[in-house]
Amino acid sequence: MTTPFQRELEIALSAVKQASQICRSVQAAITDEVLEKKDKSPVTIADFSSQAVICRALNEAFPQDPIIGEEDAAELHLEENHEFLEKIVAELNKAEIPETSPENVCRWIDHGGAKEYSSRFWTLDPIDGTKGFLRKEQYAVSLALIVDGKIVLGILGCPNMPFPIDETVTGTLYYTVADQGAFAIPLNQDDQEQAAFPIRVTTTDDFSQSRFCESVESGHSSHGHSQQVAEKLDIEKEPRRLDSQAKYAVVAQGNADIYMRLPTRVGYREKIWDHAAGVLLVQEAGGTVTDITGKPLEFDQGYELKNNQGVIVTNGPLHPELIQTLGELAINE
Ligand SMILES: Nc1ncnc2c1ncn2[C@@H]1O[C@H](COP(=O)(O)O)[C@@H](OP(=O)(O)O)[C@H]1O
Ligand SMILES: [Mg+2]
Ligand SMILES: [Mg+2]
Ligand SMILES: [Mg+2]
Repeated sequence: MTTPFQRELEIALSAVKQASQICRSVQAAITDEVLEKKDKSPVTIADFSSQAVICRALNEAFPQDPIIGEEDAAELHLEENHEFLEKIVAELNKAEIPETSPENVCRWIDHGGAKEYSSRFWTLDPIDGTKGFLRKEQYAVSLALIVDGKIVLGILGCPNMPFPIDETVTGTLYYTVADQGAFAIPLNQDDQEQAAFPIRVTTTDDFSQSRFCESVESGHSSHGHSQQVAEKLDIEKEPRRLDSQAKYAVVAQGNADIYMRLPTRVGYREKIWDHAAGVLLVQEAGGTVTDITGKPLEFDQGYELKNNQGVIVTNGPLHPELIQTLGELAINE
């Protein structure tokens, strides 16, 4: 008997795994190979390689499915970036990706260029936490499938995350399918099915015993506001700061109880690829995710969470009081 989305899961897991391994190999060799995007944020050979590999695999298996991905190949067509493109091609050749050529690489990347909502689509962040990647800290390859506005499948490839039950193993692949639970497998394990380890959030309802995590980058989430919340709720433990959706994984596997993402400026809208896979992972591990006002995140609004502000993730029991406190401190205005 086949379970729902089994084929999607197999294809997506193998694509994310391959992309994560390419990212690892680029990270091991990284020097100063960074392009600056229009919004001044960085993008690397690994971001583009990861998007190319995953879009190629999805396009082959599910040609009808649009992909809302973070990157596009516009910059790569510029003559001044010719060498940069050649380096991406070289990475894909090294990984033995068939039919690799500069034209195909750009085509695959641009296959992830959908922007609009549709009844079935994938969303991809080829490297979430590019700044963490550049610091050789945490980052995640993030892929999710959304059907009728609901996240039904999510995968996070976290090449620098210790495996939850064996910290000597570095590199964890997290996956979840709606109503089927949340799991971790070692990124290097070949027999993924056998090694699947179910993950679960904590059960504490005591803020004084709880730990929260947040972005390393204070430009992505307000450290000042989270400090205020922590003081008001008597959270004593130091926050754990890490980049990327690895924060969702940390809550999902019970290493922290809360993840706060508090807006740093009016008008910024969270991008769906920064959250979709992480949200389902935490929900399937028993936790709760809303925006800072307590509203569910809406994944049927195109590439942004247009109707939401910030994100709050908890183990569940801590959620209502945390949302209430954000309101009392007027952080949600
Ligand atoms: N002002 C802002 N507020 C919230 N998120 C922001 C932001 N500016 C950029 N980001 C997003 O923050 C993501 C990283 O999150 P984190 O700080 O949790 O690691 C970035 O993803 P990329 O690294 O994929 O570009 C980017 O999309
Ligand atoms: Mg980026
Ligand atoms: Mg991102
Ligand atoms: Mg990214």
